[in-house]
Amino acid sequence: MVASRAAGPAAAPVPCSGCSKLIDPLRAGQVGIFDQRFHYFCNARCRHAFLGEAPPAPGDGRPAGLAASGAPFAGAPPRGLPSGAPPGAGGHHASTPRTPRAEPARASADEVAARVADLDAPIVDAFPPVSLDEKLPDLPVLDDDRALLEPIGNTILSEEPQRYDAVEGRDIGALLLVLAIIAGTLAVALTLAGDAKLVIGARIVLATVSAGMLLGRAATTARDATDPHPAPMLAPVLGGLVAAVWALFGQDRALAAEAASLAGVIATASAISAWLIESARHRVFAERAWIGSVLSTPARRPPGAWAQGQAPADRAPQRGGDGGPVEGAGDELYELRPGESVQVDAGEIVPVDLVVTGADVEVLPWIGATTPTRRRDGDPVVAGATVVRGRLVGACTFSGGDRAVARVLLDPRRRADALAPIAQASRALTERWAIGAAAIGALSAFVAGRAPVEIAMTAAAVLAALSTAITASIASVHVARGILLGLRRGIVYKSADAWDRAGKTSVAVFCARGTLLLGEPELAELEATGQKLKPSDVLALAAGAERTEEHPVATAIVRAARARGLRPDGVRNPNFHPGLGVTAVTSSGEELCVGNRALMLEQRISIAAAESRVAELEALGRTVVLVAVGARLVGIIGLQDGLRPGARAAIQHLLDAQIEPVLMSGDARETCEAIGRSLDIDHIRPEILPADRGTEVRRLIDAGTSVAVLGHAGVDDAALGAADVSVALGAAGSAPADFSTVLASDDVRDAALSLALAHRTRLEARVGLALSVAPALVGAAVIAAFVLPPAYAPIASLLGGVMAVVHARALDAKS
Ligand SMILES: Nc1ncnc2c1ncn2[C@@H]1O[C@H](COP(=O)(O)OP(=O)(O)OP(=O)(O)O)[C@@H](O)[C@H]1O
Ligand SMILES: [Zn+2]
Repeated sequence: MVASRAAGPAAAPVPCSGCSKLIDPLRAGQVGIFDQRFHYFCNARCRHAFLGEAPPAPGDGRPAGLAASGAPFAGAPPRGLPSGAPPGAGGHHASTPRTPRAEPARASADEVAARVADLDAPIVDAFPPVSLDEKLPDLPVLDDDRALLEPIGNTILSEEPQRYDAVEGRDIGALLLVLAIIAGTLAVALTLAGDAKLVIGARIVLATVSAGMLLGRAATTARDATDPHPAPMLAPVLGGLVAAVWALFGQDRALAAEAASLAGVIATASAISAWLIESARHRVFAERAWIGSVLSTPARRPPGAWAQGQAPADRAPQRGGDGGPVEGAGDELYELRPGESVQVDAGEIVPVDLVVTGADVEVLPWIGATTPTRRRDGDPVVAGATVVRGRLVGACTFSGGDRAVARVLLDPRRRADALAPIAQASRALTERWAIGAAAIGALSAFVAGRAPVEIAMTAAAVLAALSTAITASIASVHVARGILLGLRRGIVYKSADAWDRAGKTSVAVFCARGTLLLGEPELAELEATGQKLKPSDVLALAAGAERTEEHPVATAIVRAARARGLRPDGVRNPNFHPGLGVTAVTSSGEELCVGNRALMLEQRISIAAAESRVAELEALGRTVVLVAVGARLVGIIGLQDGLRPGARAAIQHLLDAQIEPVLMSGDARETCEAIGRSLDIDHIRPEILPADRGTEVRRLIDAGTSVAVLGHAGVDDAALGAADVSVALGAAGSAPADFSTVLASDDVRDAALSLALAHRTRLEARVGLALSVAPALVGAAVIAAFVLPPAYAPIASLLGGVMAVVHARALDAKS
C-alpha cells in the first residue's frame, strides 16, 4: 500500500508526554518546551496532565495569547479624533494608546500572571477541525484595531529559547576548551617553579597540550557562518611554542621562560575567548534554532490540487510514509514551490510565505505573535504564522531558504549576522589586518635590533591580541540579536545590507494616509456657499461624482451621503485627476468640479468667497473638498481623518533614534501642518501629487541624507521605490517586490521600530567591536614599544573581550 502521508522532517512517532500514546509530532495537538526538550501532546488535556494542572474549561480552545492580550483591551479606545476637536487640542492625546513602554506600568497583577502563563503557552494549540464550507461568524475587523497589538518584547520567545538547548554538537568542543584552559593556565603558573630547564620543558609541554586541544576543537567543531578562518587564531599559539623551543635550544633560559609563558598565555586566552564568544551567542543561536524548528513544518497541498494531478513526476513525497492514508487528509506533504497552493488548518503553522486565495481566516501573523489578526483573499501571510481560526488556502510565494524569515536568519549564504558590513569588517580584522599588524610589530622589533626569537614573540603576541574569536564574532552577535528582535514584532529585513541601511537612515518619510492617518476620513463639515443649493444638494452632487472612485476621500463622501439618506446625483462622465479631485457633468448638464484648491485653480474657479472658511477648516486638520457647479463654487465639505493608534509612539521611536520624521501628503499645507503639530513632526511635504512623490524622495536623498519611506505596497509604490530604505507595512510574505523591510503587522509603530531597532543594534555592534579591539590595540602598541613583555598584549585583549561579552550579555538580559 502506498503511503499517502509523507513524513516531514520529524514525523517518526513519538510518545505523548501526557499519556505515552504514540503520536505524530507534526500532528501533535500541543507542543511545548520544558526541561530543555520538546514535548508533544495529544491535546491540551494531556499537556495539563503532564504539567499537573487542572484541565481547561471545555470549549476554551483559544490560545492563551488571545485571552491574555485581548482582555486588557476589551474596551477598545475610541478611534481617531473627535470630529469637533482640533487635532492639537489636549484631549486628543489621551485617545491614542500609550507608548508600548508605558503599558507594563499599568498591568495589574492578574495581567502579569496572564502574561507569565502566556510564556508557557504551547507553540501550537489544538482547535477542532473546521469543515471547508463552515462560514466564519463576522469578527470585529482586528486589522484596523492596532491598539490590540501587544507591546514589543512581550512574546513567547522571551523565555523559550533559554530552555531550548540546540548546540549539542558543540559539547565536545567545549570540553576541549576547558582542557586547553587548564593546560595553558598550568603552563603559565609553573613560572613560580623557577626557570630550571626541566621546568621550562614541562611548561612547553603543557602549552603544547593546550595548543593541541585548540587544534582538536578547530578540527572537530563545525564552523558557523560567522566564525573566522581558524588559522590566524592558531598561528600565534604555535608561534609562541616554536619561539620557546627555539630559545631553549639556544641556551637562553630567561628568554625560553618568557616564551613559554607567552605560549601558555596565548593558548589560554584563545581558549577563554572561544568559550566566551560561545556563551555570548548561545542565546541568539538557541533562538535561531527554535525558529528554525518552527519553520521546518512541512507543507500540505489542498486535496483538490492533488486530484488535478498537478504533481509532476519528479515531485515524489518527501520521504516514504509509515502508514496508510490519514483520515481527512487527501493531501500530500511537499516541498512547495512558488505558485503552488498550500493548505493550512486551524492550529497549524504556516510553512511557507503565501498569499491567501479564497479564505477568511484568523492568524497569529508571525512566530511569537500573540494577537490574532484577520487575513482575507489577497492578503500575504508569512511563514511561521499560526492559523487560529478557519482553514487557510493560499498560493506559495516563497519557500525554503527564500522565506522572508529564513532568508536573513537561517540561510547560511544570506545570513545577516554573517554578511552585515560590520560583521564582515570584524572578520577581516582578525583574518587579514591582524596579520598586517603582526608584521608591523615584527618590523619594529627588527628595527630595534632585537633577537630573532624576540621578533617572533612580538609578532605572535600582536597577532594573538588582534585575532581573537571574540573580536571576530562579537559584532555578528549584535546583528543577530537585532534581526531576532525585529522578528519578534514581525519585522523582516530583506538582506544584511538592508538591515545596515536601515541602521543608517537619518530621515523617515511617512506616506501619511494609512501610516499616520487612518485613511478613513469622515465628513465633519458640510456647507453651502451662496443661496443656489442646500448643503444636502452639495453632498448629493459630490457623491454622484465620486460614486465610482476608490480614493478614501471619494468613499468618505459617498458613505456620508448614504448615511444621510441622500440619493447621489446622476452625474455623467466623471474624470478623475489624481491628487486633485474629479470633474464631471451633472444630471442637468452643468459642469461639476469636486476637489481641492489646486483643482479649482486649474479649472479657473474662484474660491475667494470661501477662502477664509477653507483656511479655518484646514487649520483644524480637515481635508477640504470644494464643490463647484458651472464654474461657481457652491459648497465646502470638510473631512476629518483620524490619527492611527500608535502614530505618536512611532514618531517617538524615531526621535529617540535621532531619525527625522517627515510627513508627506497630498493634503493642503495647513491641513498637514495641523497634523504635524499634533504628532510633533516638524518637517512636512504637503500638496505633493501622487506622481511626484518619487521625485520628492529623491530630492531629499540628493540633499545628502539617507532616506527611509514608510508606506503600503501598491498605493505608495512611487515613494517606496525611490527610497534608500523602503518599509512596507503588512507586506511580509507577499510576492517579489523590492522592499528593503517588510512587516507582518500593519502597525506604524513596527515600521518606525524597524528603523530604530536597526539603528540601535548597529550601534551596539560597533560598541561591542570597539570594546573588544581597543584594549588589544593598546596592548599591541605597548609591547611593540617594549614597555612590557609580549604576554601582556593577549592579556589586554582578553580583558577587552570580557568587556565586550559582558556588554552583549547584558543586552541579552534586557531584551
Ligand atoms: N476623488 C477625489 N475627490 C476629491 N478630492 C480628491 C480626490 N482625490 C484626491 N483629492 C484631493 O487631492 C488631495 C491629494 O490626494 P492624494 O491622493 O494625492 O493624497 P492623500 O489622499 O492626501 O493621501 P496622502 O496623505 O497619503 O498623500 C486630497 O487631499 C484631496 O483634497
Ligand atoms: Zn496523550
